[in-house]
Amino acid sequence: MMHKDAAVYIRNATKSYGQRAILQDFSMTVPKGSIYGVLGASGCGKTTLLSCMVGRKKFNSGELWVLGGKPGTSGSGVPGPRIGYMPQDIALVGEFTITDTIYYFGTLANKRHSEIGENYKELKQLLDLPPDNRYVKNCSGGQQRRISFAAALIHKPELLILDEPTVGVDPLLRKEYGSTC
Ligand SMILES: Nc1ncnc2c1ncn2[C@@H]1O[C@H](COP(=O)(O)OP(=O)(O)OP(=O)(O)O)[C@@H](O)[C@H]1O
Repeated sequence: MMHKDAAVYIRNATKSYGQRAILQDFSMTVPKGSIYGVLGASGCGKTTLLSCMVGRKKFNSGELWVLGGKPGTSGSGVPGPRIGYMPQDIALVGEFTITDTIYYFGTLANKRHSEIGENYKELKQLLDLPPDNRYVKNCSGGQQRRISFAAALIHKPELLILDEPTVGVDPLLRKEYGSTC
């Protein structure tokens, strides 16, 4: 598969923190329309890899293409609305209600109010979110993770990247995630 056609295309990537090599000669291809899981021991570099894909970090060397562009370059759309990213650590504002949160992320992704409303309605049901006007800080850990998941999905991104999405989520919803993402 050509680098421009893949959702993610990585060739011979290396990444170090100081002297410490995390990724060495790492290659992978994720075709569009597919579901791809990254498994590995704690600390092996999964989050580092995903951070590079979304343009938060950079490989030291190697080739990286995401949705046909190079993350961080103008016109690539990455980081930006083409991607939905759910970080490992919840990054929500406690003083926002769930509705505030969803509209905040939807607006950041340039979506119209009406479209955010429609998508929110679907996600509320799918993810069994708590009542709209509850503050994020008053939601449980698992509920916050589901809100975070909804925030990553609200703009219907072309590529969805989830870092440990099932932590703190009950087994039933884990199954739902598996069948929907
Ligand atoms: N900014 C940083 N500076 C130095 N070392 C780092 C930095 N970020 C991560 N590391 C180290 O790099 C290694 C890979 O970290 P990373 O978070 O990518 O692993 P992971 O596979 O996602 O782990 P886990 O499954 O435990 O979340 C770890 O040993 C971590 O301590």
